[in-house]
Amino acid sequence: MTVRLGANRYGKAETRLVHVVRDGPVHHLKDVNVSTSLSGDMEAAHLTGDNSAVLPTDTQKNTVYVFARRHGVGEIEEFALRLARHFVAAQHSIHHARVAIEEYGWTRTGPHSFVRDGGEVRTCVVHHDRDGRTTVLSGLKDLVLLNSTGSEFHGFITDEYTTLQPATDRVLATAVTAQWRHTSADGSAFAKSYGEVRRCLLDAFAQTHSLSLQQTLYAMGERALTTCPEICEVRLSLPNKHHFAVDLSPFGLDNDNEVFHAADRPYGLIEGGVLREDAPDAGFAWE
Ligand SMILES: O=c1[nH]c(=O)c2[nH]c(=O)[nH]c2[nH]1
Repeated sequence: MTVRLGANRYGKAETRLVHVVRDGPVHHLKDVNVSTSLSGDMEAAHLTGDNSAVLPTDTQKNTVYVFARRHGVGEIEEFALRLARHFVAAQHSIHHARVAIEEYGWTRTGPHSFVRDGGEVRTCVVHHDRDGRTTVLSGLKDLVLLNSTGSEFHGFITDEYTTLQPATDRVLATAVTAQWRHTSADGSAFAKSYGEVRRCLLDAFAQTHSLSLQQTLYAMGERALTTCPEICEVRLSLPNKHHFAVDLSPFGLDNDNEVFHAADRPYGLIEGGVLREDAPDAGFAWE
């Protein structure tokens, strides 16, 4: 029997970097988590232990810190592009770089004081290869949203196992994970674009009278794509964070959608993409 090496990549996961920019007495903060992943001529490394093509993951981590010092972080997409392009340009053996970054927000409370923002995290994933192909995904995760009305779910299949009652007024809650693909790696003003797409997701969630979370998902993606011309595809992962009205009749009380049990698990998980009809091929963007 013969075997061969399959797809592989390697890198330093979760380099935590906090960059303080000292602008006189006023400081600025960037708090990020950087994961680099490289691939290329790695046959010998796996087959014979010859490491001559391997840029150590420790070096990848150091590069993250040095680049922050030299160039600053800026928008996470720009930092990821700078790193990815560097790894591919600097090493013959590296054909492809993937750089994923999470950013944790801080709000200023004083010239050099900050309070960490709530759960929401900004994300990006950049790919760059030696043929000059580059893709940029921007995104967010842990954006927790709730509509206390304006949500229904009925008309679904019922079989011998169905106990779910049709709902004409329910709580709809989710923790959004969203990623959107930029048509071009260069075209986007990433900070502005991020703010606009985020606003579209929030507005579409709030303004859609929902007959299902699937319908809300599509509305969110559609709103972002029709508002933001620089992006061509949106993928969403929406857990349905069920809120069950508690039966208070044993206590002689009614409960007209006022008191809920916020269930932890299991949860529905609704996932899907929305893309422009003319979206260019995604290539390796989602890998
Ligand atoms: O919005 C919903 N979509 C479903 O597919 C589903 N299934 C379910 O039990 N509740 C819901 N809610």
